[in-house]
Parts: sequence; C-alpha cells; structure tokens
Amino acid sequence: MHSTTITQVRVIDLRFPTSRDHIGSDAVNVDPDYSAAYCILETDSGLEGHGLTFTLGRGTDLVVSAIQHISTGIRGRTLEELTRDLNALYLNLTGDTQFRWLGPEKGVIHLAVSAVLNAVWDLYAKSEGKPVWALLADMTPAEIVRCIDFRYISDALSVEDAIELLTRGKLGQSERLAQLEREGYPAYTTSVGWFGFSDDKIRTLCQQALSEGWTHFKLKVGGAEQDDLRRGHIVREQIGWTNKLMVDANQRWGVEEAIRRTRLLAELNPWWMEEPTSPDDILGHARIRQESGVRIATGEHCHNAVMFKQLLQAEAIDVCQIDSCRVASVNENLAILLMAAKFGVPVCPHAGGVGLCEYVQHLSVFDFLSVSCSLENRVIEYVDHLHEHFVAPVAIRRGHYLLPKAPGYSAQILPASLAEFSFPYGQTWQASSEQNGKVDEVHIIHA
Ligand SMILES: C[C@H](O)[C@@H](O)CC(=O)C(=O)O
Ligand SMILES: [Mg+2]
Repeated sequence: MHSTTITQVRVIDLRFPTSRDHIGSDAVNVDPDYSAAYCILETDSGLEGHGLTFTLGRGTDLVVSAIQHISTGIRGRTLEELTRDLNALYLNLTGDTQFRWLGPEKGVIHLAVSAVLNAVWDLYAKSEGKPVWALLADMTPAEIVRCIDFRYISDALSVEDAIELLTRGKLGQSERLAQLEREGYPAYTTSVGWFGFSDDKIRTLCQQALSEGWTHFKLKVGGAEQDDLRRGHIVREQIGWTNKLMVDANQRWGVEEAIRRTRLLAELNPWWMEEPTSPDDILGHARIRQESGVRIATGEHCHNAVMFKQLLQAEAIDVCQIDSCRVASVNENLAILLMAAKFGVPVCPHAGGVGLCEYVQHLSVFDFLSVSCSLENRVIEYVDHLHEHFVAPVAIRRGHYLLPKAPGYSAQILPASLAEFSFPYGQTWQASSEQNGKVDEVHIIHA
C-alpha cells in the first residue's frame, strides 16, 4: 500500500424526505426521513474514503457533531498507520477518556465511530483495488482477528475459536465464490409492507415483487390486532403459503403482550417475528422465543457486540440481524459474524435504511465465503429505495444480490445528491422550508 495521508475530514448532514410517502414506516418509527451522518476522508493521493451511519432525520446533526469531535485524531495520519492495527484504531475511537462516558459503545458517539470506520474501510478497500468483501476474504485468519476487540466477548468467542473458524473457512472458498458469481446472494424484500401503506398498495407491490422473482417478504406489524392479521392475510393471498413471510414489530410490545401477539400472528406462519420487544431485553426475547413457538429475530438496534453475545448465550434469537452502522462498522460485525457462526445462528442483516443494502451485502458475502460458509436460512434484507443516489448501487436479480465488484464499501453517494439532500441548505430542504414557511426551532439553532 502506497502512503496516503488523510488531509481533511468532511461531514454532511444528509436527509431524504421518505416520510412523505410513508416509505420506511413501521408501528414505532411512523415518519422516518431516511438520513445519514456522512463522512468523507480526503487524502493527498486524491482517493476519498466515504462512510455513513444511518439516522432517521432529526438528530442527524448530533451525530455529525460527534463525528467532527472524534475524527480530530484521523487528520494527518496515513492510511497505512490506520490500517496496520484496525483494532487499535477501534479502541482509539471508542476509548476517548471523556467521550467514552457518553457510551460506552452505544449511542451517538458509537454511531459516529461507525461512520468514521466505515469511511476508513472504504478508503482501505479502494486503495487495495478490492470490494470490502474481497479485502476481507483475502485476509489471513490472523489479520481478521487483529481487527477485533475481544475484551468483552472472549468468554463466548476466544481468539483461538476465531482462528479455528476462519481457518476452516478457507477450505472450499473458491467454490463458494463461484457459486455466488453464478447465483448471487439470496435476499428478501421489505418494500411491499411498510406500515403506512394501504391494503391496495400492499397487494400491488406484492404482485410486482412476485413478477420480479421475490420469494421472501417482510410485513410491518404492531398496529391493532385485526389490522395486523388483515394485512398479513392480504400478503398471504398474494404470495401464497410456500413463499416466506416475515413480520416485524419494531419493539412495539412489552414481553407479555409480545408473547400474546406473536402467538396470534402464528396463523400467518411467519418465518420470523422481528423485534417483538425492546432491543435491550435479552431475557425478554428468550421468553418470547420459548413461549411463542415462533422464530425470533433481532439486531438492528443492538448497539454493540456485547449485546449480541448475550442474545446468543441466552439462546434468545433464531436469527441474528447485524446492522452495518448501529455497531462500529466492519470491526464489530466481524466479531458478531464469528459469534453467530460459533453458536450456529444464521445471520440475516438488517438493511432498511439508506446505504445499508450497499453495506451489508459485503458482510454476508464474507460470512458465506469465510465464516459460516452456509446460505441455509440466510437472506439479506433489500429495500427498494434511494439506490439511485449511489455511485455503485446494489444490483438485484430475481431476489438475489449480485456480487459487488467496485473497489470500496459501496456506500459512496453522488455529489449532486449530496448537494441536493444536505440539511438544511440543500435544494430539497430549502424548497420545503420556503413552501411551508416554517423552519423548525432546532434548525434555527443549527443554522
Ligand atoms: C424505520 C426503518 O425503516 C425500520 O422500519 C426498518 C426496519 O425495521 C427493517 O428494515 O427491518
Ligand atoms: Mg426491522
């Protein structure tokens, strides 16, 4: 790797008005504006590292500010220094002796660390001329392990466990890669069943998705009992009973209610119930799993590898839904992939958000090539929104992700989109504030 020095860190508050069409809506997040705290690492070689963390509109400015604070130590350092020991970089970014108090390893600071590390991985992969999945697959087990913080997970996954899994994963890797080249990676769609969509819209979107080759569908639940069942049966009428239907409650219920409602929804034969209760309630998920008889999935709001460790140790989940931005980037997700493989729990990444599909395809491909080496019960989420804003958007064919080939981590956004949707001064937001004649009080402070 030639020496590349980080000369500037730019941060953008990027917001897309998806709430206007109920895109992304669920029983709890009823008006999501898919947004991102977007980080650009400029270098003296002209290469740029682009990274983001996913937010939902208001509050993105808090993460932007956090990135500005925690990235001061990145400027002036070479890429070679940063990537020589990626766990040391992780510890440096998460371990600031005062910022750590705002976590640790959770909340706004952890989201900011994720954006910065996502940008570092993007720059690293670009400098090597590889997509991130290939950069990881070409690493030795020892190199992968050097990216991971084992301090709080070694009681569940030791360094030796990781080395053994990764060494085993080298066997047959080229055959698995050839399989992905031919077939792509299996996916499911959530874009047919957002909470704010009408019954007719759900019917139409299911028919369209079936014609495109989709076989796995996710529906948002968590409204009134009869509405959930009615909408569920509408989907079943369209997709039949052989195709897979998953339901997602987005943390809507307490444990007792979650057990009751999951049992009710069992008549839809869901392949999993997602986020039935608080993401922090590990024992609650275990009870719901034991007492409902339905497969339980969670992860999109689990803020670090330690939470995933406990979900796996408590046998609380059937499906591990990693998120590329909630935890601190590739570093933490490597640990989670390895723990899930050790506990025999399939990983089906969360991707309902801007840039998340572009990111998680790399993590699932690496999991198949080098970690679990299995596609059994594994599908990557796909949402059909905002991909037109990316330099190298995901490619989908008949319900499968095609292997990303461009060097980097795939979430670089087009300059015109950065300009148009930056908040609050991009054209989209200027137009809406002029149109509405109002600027939210918080934004006046921001301005
Ligand atoms: C607010 C987000 O769109 C959320 O509903 C996404 C989600 O839960 C999922 O994709 O799963
Ligand atoms: Mg979800």
